[in-house]
Amino acid sequence: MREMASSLEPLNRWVDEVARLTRPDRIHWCDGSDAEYDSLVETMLGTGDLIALNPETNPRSYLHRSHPSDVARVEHLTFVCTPKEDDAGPNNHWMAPADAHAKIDALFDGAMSGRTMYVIPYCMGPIDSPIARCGVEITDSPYVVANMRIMTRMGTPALKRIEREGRFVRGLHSTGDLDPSRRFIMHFPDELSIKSIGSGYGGNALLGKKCHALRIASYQARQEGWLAEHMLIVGVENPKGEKHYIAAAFPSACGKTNLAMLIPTEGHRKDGWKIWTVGDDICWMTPGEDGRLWAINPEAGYFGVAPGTGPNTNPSALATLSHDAIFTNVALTADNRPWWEGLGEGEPVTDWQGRPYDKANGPAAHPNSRFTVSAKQCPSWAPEAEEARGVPLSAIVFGGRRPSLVPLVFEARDWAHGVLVGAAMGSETTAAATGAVGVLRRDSMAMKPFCGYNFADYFAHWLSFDQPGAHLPKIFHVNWFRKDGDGAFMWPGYGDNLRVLEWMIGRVEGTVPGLETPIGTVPAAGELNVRDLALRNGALSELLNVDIEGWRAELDHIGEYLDSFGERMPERLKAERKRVGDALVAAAVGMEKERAIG
Ligand SMILES: Nc1nc2c(ncn2[C@@H]2O[C@H](COP(=O)(O)OP(=O)(O)OP(=O)(O)O)[C@@H](O)[C@H]2O)c(=O)[nH]1
Ligand SMILES: O=C([O-])CC(=O)C(=O)O
Ligand SMILES: [Mn+2]
Repeated sequence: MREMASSLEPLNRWVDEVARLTRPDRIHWCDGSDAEYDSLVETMLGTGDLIALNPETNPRSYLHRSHPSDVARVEHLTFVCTPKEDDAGPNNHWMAPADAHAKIDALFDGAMSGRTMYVIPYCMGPIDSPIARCGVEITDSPYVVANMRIMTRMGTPALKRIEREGRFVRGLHSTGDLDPSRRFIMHFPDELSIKSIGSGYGGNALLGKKCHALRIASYQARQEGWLAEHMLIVGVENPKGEKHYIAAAFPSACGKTNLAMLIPTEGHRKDGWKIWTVGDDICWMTPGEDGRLWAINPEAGYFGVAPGTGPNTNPSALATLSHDAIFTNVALTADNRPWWEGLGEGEPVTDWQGRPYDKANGPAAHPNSRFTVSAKQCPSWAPEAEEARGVPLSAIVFGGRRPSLVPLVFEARDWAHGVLVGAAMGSETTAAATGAVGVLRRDSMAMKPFCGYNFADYFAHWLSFDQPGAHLPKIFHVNWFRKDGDGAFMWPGYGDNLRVLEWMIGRVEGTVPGLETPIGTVPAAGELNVRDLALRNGALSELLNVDIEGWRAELDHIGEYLDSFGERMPERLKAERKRVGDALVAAAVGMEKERAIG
């Protein structure tokens, strides 16, 4: 049955074991070649797994429709299976490893009969990077293979590296029967293994992405002294030609892809500002010998949110998508072009489920419809994304969807405060995961669904980077999503976000004094570049205002949240919360006195 095998016996043994359990008709070892990709596409066009798009407007591009019940990550079915429950923490669902294996192996029994089993060796990160890590995903989904080919360095070079190193993450995936009651995503960080069944969708099925590069990698990173984060990496080139690299953690569907590919405002462009895209979703950071944090993007492609991507918001993404792209759950126009809400041209005739479009059925494209495309197709793609040692970070940014209270931008006063700011992050939920949308929840460092261990230990790990000799990035918090009384966004966002990045860079270079407040430093009057910006009267001061009373209540909530992790929560973080809380009380007392005098 074996078409090709590896020189690494443990890999062959595992593949054999999986084949005995899942009983596929055929086994195919993926080499990652163009011919292999073309033949997979051919197969999927035949089975209807892919639909060819208009070759005139979208050459070599395809639409995939997933099962209507299988359109997003499923956090309630995602488990971290550490021997001790406490090690997974209250931030994860936990199952004892033996129980988890028994439960999921029963579902894998015979799951691939009648199907082809694909063995996908892949590398997360530049193939020659010491920071990169490898894995092998076994799957029965050709759609997964095609996506992994775009999203990772997949095939023979990865297999060679795996054979040299002897160590790899084992990911087993089957779409199973797509019944949500038989859907599980299980992680065994101690065993460097992942088992996922019953979903063909994105983060549930492309195991190199969230399962490996975040959940398993974060666990390894803690043991080995680095960080695996849900962050974009963007290079900002100033008019002097100097590049600053910024990593930013925003929760799913909260603007990472858009910030990573930002198109500068007209004024910035004329002044010579440029944006370089290193990564849009995942960032692995390692302290370098120079004390700085060096970052790589472990991925090779983008699996991005389609809705909202238009000529005014993200023309870079549109250019990236103009050829060789896979679209999942978008709508179609009459001339077979992909369509989604916010695209700004064309009209949908067929919705994401393949029905004639009827607005009574809701949006034409699923709100979590996605595109898969090679990173190199992006006009702002940074060649440094291939650098083995990565890029040095000047700043780390946290942010979420906060309709009220949280200012457009503030800076943490030091690393420990920055860790608190990241830990305290809150955001409204989005369509990237199944469940209610628009509910405010804590999503520490945008890692709530992705940290492979107890958040309390994770915060302690973050704090541990603050050591003598370290030159750590400055930490900021942003909020593009403040709303006014009418429910409209107060800040234009997208390209205009460069105004905020410019202020951050001024802070990093020490050229901008800023204004200290109890929650951190905000732009002082006149510091934010608002040239040619049309904002409603008073909006800017509202966006930069620190509402002392509102923040006191927020700090109380943050305190309750930190306490919910019990004994394991580092004292340092609680002390930091108390310091900010006390500063707010002092400010409130000061304001009270001023009122009494005035
Ligand atoms: N109002 C506003 N919306 C934004 C901004 N940036 C992004 N968005 C919208 O937020 C949604 C998701 O943005 P993405 O950049 O794809 O999100 P992401 O963080 O990369 O998401 P994941 O891939 O799920 O991790 C899209 O509909 C965007 O149009 C912004 O600055 N302002
Ligand atoms: O994993 C996915 O399906 C897509 C993604 O980036 C996220 O949800 O954050
Ligand atoms: Mn993501």
